[in-house]
Amino acid sequence: MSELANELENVSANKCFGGWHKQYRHFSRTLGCTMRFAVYLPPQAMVGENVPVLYWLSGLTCTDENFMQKAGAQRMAAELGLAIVAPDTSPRGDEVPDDPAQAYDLGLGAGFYVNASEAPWSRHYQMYDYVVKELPELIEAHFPVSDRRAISGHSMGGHGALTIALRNPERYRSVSAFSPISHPVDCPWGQKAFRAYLGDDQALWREYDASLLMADTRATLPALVDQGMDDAFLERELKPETLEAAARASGYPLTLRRHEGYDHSYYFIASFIGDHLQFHSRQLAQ
Ligand SMILES: N[C@@H](CCC(=O)N[C@@H](CS)C(=O)NCC(=O)O)C(=O)O
Repeated sequence: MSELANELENVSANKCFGGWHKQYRHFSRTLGCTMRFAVYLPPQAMVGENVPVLYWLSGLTCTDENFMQKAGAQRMAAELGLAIVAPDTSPRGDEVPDDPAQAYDLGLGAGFYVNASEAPWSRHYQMYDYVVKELPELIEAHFPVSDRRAISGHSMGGHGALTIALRNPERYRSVSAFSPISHPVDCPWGQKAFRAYLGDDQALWREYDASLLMADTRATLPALVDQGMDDAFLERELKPETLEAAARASGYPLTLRRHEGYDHSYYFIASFIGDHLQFHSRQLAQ
């Protein structure tokens, strides 16, 4: 398969609000397997403009499809002239190890956007490098986009977006998240995944914890976070108050909004995705 490196195979195309939603397969050198991603190209990209890109990282159990099919982001992305790229949430394929217990929160569909250091995960589970380096390189080489990037995500993907932006502020103009896992070193989802992928060295865990990174950064990349107050995972897994305290400690420009009655689902994301696209578009225009 390695001859497919840097080659994209188009697997679907749907016209949408004057632009195109497309899915592509490619062989990822970073992950050592064939991956699929989705891209929404707004109408402006069809007429020779190099448009900015919002990278969207999805949560547990998702593929590239959940956001594109459920968030309803394309109408405003078309108005704003913003491309959106949605990768998968883990490496895929028969050769890629999964959780032996096949739990939804480890292994396939649960890559946690880290570079695994532990066997048997380390061979393929390198989602941090894939999202930070290989995917943008591929997107910027093959599509009419600029190198102006923003990043966002949901739940596990919110954790991914925040940690990636905080560690690479020079690569992005803005970051946002819905219901992020804010303090993974101190919640069951995060501890289970980090112990498996990163081993027992807690120093390594800290590099992937949004609250710990935000408390200790000089970065000033604007961040917008939305959290539903009827989210079943709020207190046990998400802990937005830790992110808020971290922002207070370092003076970080975080806007965290709490929304009464909203849960963890894409109905919540669809309700506020317009605010996120406008927020990113403003930063990307500067
Ligand atoms: N308990 C849920 C946890 C998974 C979950 O809630 N996943 C969220 C992200 S953390 C999601 O976006 N699911 C897919 C969807 O709603 O389309 C399950 O068993 O599926």
